[in-house]
Amino acid sequence: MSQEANPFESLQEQIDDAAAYLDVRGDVIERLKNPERVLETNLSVEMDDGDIGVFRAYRSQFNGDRGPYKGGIRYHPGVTRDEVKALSGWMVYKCAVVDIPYGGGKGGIVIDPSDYSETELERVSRAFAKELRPLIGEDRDIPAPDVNTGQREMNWIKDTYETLENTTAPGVITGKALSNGGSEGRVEATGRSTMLTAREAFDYLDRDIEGATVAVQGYGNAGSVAAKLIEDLGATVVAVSDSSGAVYNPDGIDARDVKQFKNETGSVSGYRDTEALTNDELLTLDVDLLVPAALENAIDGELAREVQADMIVEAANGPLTPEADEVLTGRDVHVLPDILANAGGVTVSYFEWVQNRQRFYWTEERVNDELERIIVDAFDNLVEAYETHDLPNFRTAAYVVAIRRVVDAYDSSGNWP
Ligand SMILES: NC(=O)C1=CN([C@@H]2O[C@H](COP(=O)(O)OP(=O)(O)OC[C@H]3O[C@@H](n4cnc5c(N)ncnc54)[C@H](OP(=O)(O)O)[C@@H]3O)[C@@H](O)[C@H]2O)C=CC1
Ligand SMILES: O=C(O)CCC(=O)C(=O)O
Repeated sequence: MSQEANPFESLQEQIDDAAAYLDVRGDVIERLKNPERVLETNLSVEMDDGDIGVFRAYRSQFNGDRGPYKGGIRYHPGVTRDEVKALSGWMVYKCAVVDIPYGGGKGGIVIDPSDYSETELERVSRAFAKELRPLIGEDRDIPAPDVNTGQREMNWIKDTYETLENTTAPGVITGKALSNGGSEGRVEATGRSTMLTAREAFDYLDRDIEGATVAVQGYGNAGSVAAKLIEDLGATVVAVSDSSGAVYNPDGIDARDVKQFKNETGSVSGYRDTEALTNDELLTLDVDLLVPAALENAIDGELAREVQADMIVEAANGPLTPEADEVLTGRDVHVLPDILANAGGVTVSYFEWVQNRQRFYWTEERVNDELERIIVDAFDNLVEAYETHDLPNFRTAAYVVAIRRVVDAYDSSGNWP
């Protein structure tokens, strides 16, 4: 196994790769490779047994040239400062690819939520919200869900912020429950843009998604929704996985039923009529479409040499190392990058924020129509850059489009002081 790539260095390499095709000054590119600020804090929280638990937490505000910082909050034992910095940078370029008026931010707490009770998690979330309060706000920085967080955590953070600020400001955070100012379609949005990206890519490459075989690594919010929506297009999901391992059936796995099974049992392992595989075995299956939907660095250079899929659509952030990218580009495996494919989450977060600001709520049909328009337009812009500049792959094309937009915003406002 090669040494694990540092996600922040991967982000910087991706920016450099695209910058080679852009006429942008080196000092400006350097500015776009580093966060504006990072909060690092240690949360002291009373546990159910009366002891104090100490949890390291971060919020990185990477770049605000195009609007308020925006991006999720992750609860995971593997969270590091560099991971959060990378994730916040990916948010900048993601928001630029889909052309929504945000910069990028990201937060994380070093915690395995499965080790704590609901009341402990509430106190941890509220303690983090208190630390975040001076940094966030409807026009400043707007958090959202990510790995191991969802409506419940967003509701707690919103309530803490509003209580301490003595106001109502539902747009301070997105991904809330519908009863708390959330948007229709937000839960499904990340998987929906993954499906739309796959659909557009199959069409562009003259391939048929109907009947295509699909493997999905990670069966949480992003992966399970992507699987069921891709299945609805007529594809066959043959393998899915979570942290317990993978399950495989060449004749197909019912995407909704296996999710139901996971909800009931806690994992996909043991699902009926399947063979158990490791995650690495899933990632190297001979399928038409591979959807990594778990964490960073799922495929490194070594594993990339064994990948048999024709196409990879990244639902996760940063699932391929730069070395994997190089290997897959050389092998003509098409990779549709995270900053397009999973941008549905932040796009519907944007819709949620707009609805919160207007106190006027949309139907699910309107949300999904607007999302489809934005993802299809973004895909078309990416393809145009790919063809016009004869770029090596779709990731570089996405960064070329995105960096240009961020630089345009920076250039037109000027530097201060
Ligand atoms: N939620 C959102 O709106 C967005 C999420 N994303 C990205 O999508 C990815 C997944 O996030 P999300 O679906 O929200 O998170 P969830 O917490 O809902 O799901 C994560 C899934 O990944 C699985 N997993 C974790 N570690 C491994 C591993 N080593 N091997 C295989 N599977 C693993 C988890 O397994 P288990 O169930 O066993 O814990 C779980 O099924 C992340 O990269 C995230 O940043 C991107 C855009 C928006
Ligand atoms: O919905 C959002 O604002 C951000 C979601 C997110 O964290 C991501 O796209 O990685």
